[in-house]
Amino acid sequence: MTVRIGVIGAGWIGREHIRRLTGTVTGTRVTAVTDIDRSRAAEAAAPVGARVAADGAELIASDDVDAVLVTSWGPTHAEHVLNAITAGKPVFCEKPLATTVEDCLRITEAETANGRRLVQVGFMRRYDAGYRQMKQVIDSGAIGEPLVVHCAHRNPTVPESYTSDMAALDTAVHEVDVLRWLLDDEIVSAQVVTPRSTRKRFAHLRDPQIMLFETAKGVRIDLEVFVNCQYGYDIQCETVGEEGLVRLPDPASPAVRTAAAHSTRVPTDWVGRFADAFDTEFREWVARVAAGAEPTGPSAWDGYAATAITRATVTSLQEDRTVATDIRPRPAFYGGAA
Ligand SMILES: NC(=O)c1ccc[n+]([C@@H]2O[C@H](COP(=O)([O-])OP(=O)(O)OC[C@H]3O[C@@H](n4cnc5c(N)ncnc54)[C@H](O)[C@@H]3O)[C@@H](O)[C@H]2O)c1
Ligand SMILES: O[C@H]1[C@H](O)[C@@H](O)[C@H](O)[C@@H](O)[C@H]1O
Repeated sequence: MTVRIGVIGAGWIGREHIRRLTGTVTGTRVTAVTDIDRSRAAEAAAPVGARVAADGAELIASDDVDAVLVTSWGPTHAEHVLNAITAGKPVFCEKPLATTVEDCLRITEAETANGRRLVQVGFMRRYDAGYRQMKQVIDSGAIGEPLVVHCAHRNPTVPESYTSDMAALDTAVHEVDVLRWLLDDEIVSAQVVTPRSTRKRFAHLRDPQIMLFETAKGVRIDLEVFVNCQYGYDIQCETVGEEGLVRLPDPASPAVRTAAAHSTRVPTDWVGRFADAFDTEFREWVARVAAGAEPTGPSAWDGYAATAITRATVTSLQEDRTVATDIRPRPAFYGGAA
């Protein structure tokens, strides 16, 4: 079966994913595209032979769409995801699932009432080969019980529209998800510490920020978010356990020796750094949809937890205190005990 996909949002990542779904992933076709900027939708739709849908609601309801991909701005995600659940169609939503905790809970409640999982959230790091290797090492017990995790999430620059709260909501949200998965643990509190800011930023921005998280099992995580680091797109993660440590491998790149120097390349953006992870993420999602099976990737519950944790992180930045994340107990529908 060819899975016919409708795409809502034809911006940067929407176009990336359309290319991926039509050129890299097999068994799928993009049949409809919509964007509030109609010319953008038309530009993205024409090369792949898709039609331009009037809006998200029309696209979701139409017969030529088996599954929905949401790549519009974060605050619009909840409406499209809820419409897809009502229509009974699988929906892949780029992060964040929704920008408020309340909207995330509306989605988990609607999905639970629907009775089967339809939602997958675009936390692609779970599909990165390096993170998967780290998880195998941790799960094997080779480094003993995890105690401390050191992370860095660096972007070369960000546009003026990027605000201080986005360091948590837009950027650290990736670590929040991947660490919950890596450690099989929940994040119970968040604290932000701000060193002096770089001069190479827009004046309104606090950058870098250091985020400190504690998990239910007592693991401590420190995360440096630095979105104007200048030198490249750099993702670091090291987990220290009772008997050793495991470090996220840097992406493979040739080692060059010239002019008395030894160098390897650092990626410049998320597109290149996580290209393989995005491919794997969509291959696995499309295979599940084609089989009529529930998705196995990050769930609406994971989306809810990530938003609750990053919202607590923003509160810490604003109020200069440690903030409890207050994640609800995981319901049985999402694999919880109760
Ligand atoms: N997984 C990742 O690493 C990753 C990377 C980049 C972006 N993202 C996420 O993807 C989403 C989009 O990011 P982007 O960088 O492509 O942004 P963008 O601004 O380039 O594109 C968003 C597009 O959505 C359109 N849009 C907004 N509201 C809409 C609506 N209601 N219906 C239809 N179209 C609408 C806009 O006109 C725009 O073309 C964000 O949620 C972002 O956090 C994830
Ligand atoms: O939306 C992007 C994307 O999620 C990237 O993976 C992250 O590194 C950026 O900081 C963020 O702005």
